[in-house]
Amino acid sequence: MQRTVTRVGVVGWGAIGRTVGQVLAQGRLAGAELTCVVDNRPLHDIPVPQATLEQAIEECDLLVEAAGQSFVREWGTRVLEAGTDLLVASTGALTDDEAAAKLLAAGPGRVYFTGGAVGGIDLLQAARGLGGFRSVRLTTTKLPATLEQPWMDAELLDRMRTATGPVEVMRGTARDVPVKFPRSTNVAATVALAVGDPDRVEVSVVADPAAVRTRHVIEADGDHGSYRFEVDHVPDPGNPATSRIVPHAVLRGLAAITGTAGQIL
Ligand SMILES: NC(=O)C1=CN([C@@H]2O[C@H](COP(=O)(O)OP(=O)(O)OC[C@H]3O[C@@H](n4cnc5c(N)ncnc54)[C@H](O)[C@@H]3O)[C@@H](O)[C@H]2O)C=CC1
Ligand SMILES: O=C([O-])CC(=O)C(=O)O
Repeated sequence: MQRTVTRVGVVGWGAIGRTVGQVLAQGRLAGAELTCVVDNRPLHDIPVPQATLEQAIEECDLLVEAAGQSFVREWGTRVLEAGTDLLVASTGALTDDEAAAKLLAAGPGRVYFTGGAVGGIDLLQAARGLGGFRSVRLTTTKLPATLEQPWMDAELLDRMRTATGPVEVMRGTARDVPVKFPRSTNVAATVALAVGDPDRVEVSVVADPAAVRTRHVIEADGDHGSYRFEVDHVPDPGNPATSRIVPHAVLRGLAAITGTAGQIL
């Protein structure tokens, strides 16, 4: 049987989008080709034309979102209503119940989410079939500079900048935290998507000057079992808020969507 090739547009040519786009442009993912790139700044040296979002929706079967939470909130529904599929990296956009419900109900395009920087999401989601979890905890530890936010007061910024060890900069739930760290804590929202409840996921965000690797620890406990997933990622050199593995998680998802045989679902 002849498989069709999925025409993919990448929205956001940064740490994630650039790697995803280059792999696609080099023909390294059978069943998918890079058609265009959308970014809100002019790009040079890209392997395909830069397009407007309207053009990309017209030309592509699927858009990979690697731009930011605000793109998902503003344009996600529009993409899906035009019949284009959307693979979302900025899962933090989904912590707003109303926005999430709209996105999940929109179509005929289909929305997908990358597991991104965390593993074990498949099992956390599978456990919903057994009644879910009593408790779910996520601890994210990153370099202090990647966690600085405009809302932080001088005292907290000073503690982060002069820290010689770990400093907890926020404790909350997966509903509160991704809004406060829009470029750094999508994993909290991804865990919430998997367990189906952002209020159930307790999140601790830790700044640590020794965290040359970004650490995410998920601990979940239920009647059916206890789970602990821990990852230590090398950050992207150009954007240390994002781990180098993330575009490859996106590509793995794309391979599954485009029907490459042998994918682990
Ligand atoms: N799900 C996960 O585990 C992870 C998700 N992320 C999220 O993925 C997204 C992309 O991450 P990175 O590639 O590291 O970001 P980046 O900052 O390196 O690149 C973002 C790119 O998107 C462009 N952009 C921003 N807003 C745009 C808009 N409205 N329309 C078009 N282009 C726009 C920027 O000009 C930039 O080129 C971020 O929201 C980030 O927080 C990052 C790491 C892990
Ligand atoms: O890349 C990572 O390790 C995680 C990250 O930035 C996020 O959760 O937004």
